[in-house]
Amino acid sequence: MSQHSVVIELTGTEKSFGAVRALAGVDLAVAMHECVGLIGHNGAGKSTLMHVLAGTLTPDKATVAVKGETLKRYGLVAAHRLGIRCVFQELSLCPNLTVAENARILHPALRGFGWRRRAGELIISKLDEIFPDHRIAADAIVGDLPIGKRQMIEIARAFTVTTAPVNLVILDEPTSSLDGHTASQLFAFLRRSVKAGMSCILISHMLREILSTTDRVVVMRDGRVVTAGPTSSFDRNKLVVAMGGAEHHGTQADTPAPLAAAAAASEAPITVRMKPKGQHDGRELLARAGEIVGLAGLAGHGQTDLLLAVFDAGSGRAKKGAVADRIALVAGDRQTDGVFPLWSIAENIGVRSLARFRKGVLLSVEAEDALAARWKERIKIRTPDMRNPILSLSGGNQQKALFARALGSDATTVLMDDPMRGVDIGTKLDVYDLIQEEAQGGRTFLWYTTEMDELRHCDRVYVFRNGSIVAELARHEVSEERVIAASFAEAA
Ligand SMILES: Nc1ncnc2c1ncn2[C@@H]1O[C@H](COP(=O)(O)OP(=O)(O)OP(=O)(O)O)[C@@H](O)[C@H]1O
Repeated sequence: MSQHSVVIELTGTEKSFGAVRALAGVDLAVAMHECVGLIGHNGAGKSTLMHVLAGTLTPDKATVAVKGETLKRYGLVAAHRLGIRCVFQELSLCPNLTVAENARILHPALRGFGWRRRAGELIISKLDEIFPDHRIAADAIVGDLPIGKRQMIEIARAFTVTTAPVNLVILDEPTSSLDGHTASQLFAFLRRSVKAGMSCILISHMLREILSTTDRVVVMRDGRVVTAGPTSSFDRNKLVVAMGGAEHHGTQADTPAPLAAAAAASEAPITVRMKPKGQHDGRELLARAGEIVGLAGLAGHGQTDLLLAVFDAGSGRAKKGAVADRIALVAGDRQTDGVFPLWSIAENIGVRSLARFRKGVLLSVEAEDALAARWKERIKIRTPDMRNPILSLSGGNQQKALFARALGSDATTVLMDDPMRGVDIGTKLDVYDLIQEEAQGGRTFLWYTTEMDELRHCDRVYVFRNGSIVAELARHEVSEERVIAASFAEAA
């Protein structure tokens, strides 16, 4: 890489959080016209490195150079001046403001008469360019939108230009709440942008995205870069091995797991019976004990609403539908619906099991610690101490804690709302096995996912469109083509 073509270069980057060494001397350079894929296990240090690059975190040690010249000072202002923009995992939009107002936050130049209209035009035209069929209005309140739409706004906003340039865009798990159709629109846009001269860094646990979109891959492990090279020199297996920890699974992420024991058996008792709100024909969703039932279709077409309706029915808050026994939900939007930000990791995991911790009028801290320790081991939560605050965990590790909360509880039905947001591939494979195991033990799973590969782990799949079920596929019928065809077809 010639020094002239380098947008930015970090050398010897170090950062520790207490006893945790998040970055242990990382070098990273990004060239013009380059899309770098950054991968690594949960807690490898990817987001921390990106925060340093974006100027939002001061490293303990690092040298920052631009076009071969070392910068004396580097922070938010310098990053902004260089045209570095970021879309972080935890979305930063203000929920009580409109889409246009959120765009304005990034562009102080939009002031004076008509600023709201101009901000609206700016963000909507970028949304039109990236996601042509977005159906987002400039005056919509962000907090009213589903997480997928919020992610689209956050992405589009990062690419909007008024006075400051955009040269390098960092995208940390940008497709975690996008369906396949919307994700492919984003990648096509990224390729066009890179061709036009922009650079980007893409962090993703979906290795297919890395292999199909990036020019160069950088693999991190335990705070270090362990491998880097042109994307064309890697395949999925090589990436998995470089990340470490998932070798034993080989390539089985794409392979269906065996049928859950009595899952498909039609005589197992029905545990969930629910008609989607928008359903006007006789169809309803049925799930039986031991079954893994998938909910598919484009994001925001009623899958989350259905899960919430089942949750309400199960917790006695609504009478519609029938739900047998105890229910737990793994939220996909951990920021607003999942973690209790002021609590420890152990408390976050234990909150669904408090009844079991009761010791007279008190709660047994030992029982809570024991549950937390069991799940730390089982689902590999990376932390030196489960009594640390939940927000000290990396994004993927926070999501694992939410899994542990549901699976460690006594719930007989587990609802999962696109639950693998930001979870690394090694852990995902472990969780898939865990779900199969639990289903064989009689638990019911309702699993909404935007990842096609995950539908292959389901016994049956319902495809949603416009708030209703438009197709039901048996396990052997599930294929990308059929799901896409049903997602776009009008209800029969
Ligand atoms: N604010 C913080 N306080 C304490 N520890 C932190 C903090 N931020 C990050 N860490 C720790 O630093 C390490 C690296 O975290 P980081 O978020 O960079 O990982 P990551 O590779 O982005 O993971 P993921 O794939 O889960 O997003 C983790 O062990 C994490 O627990």
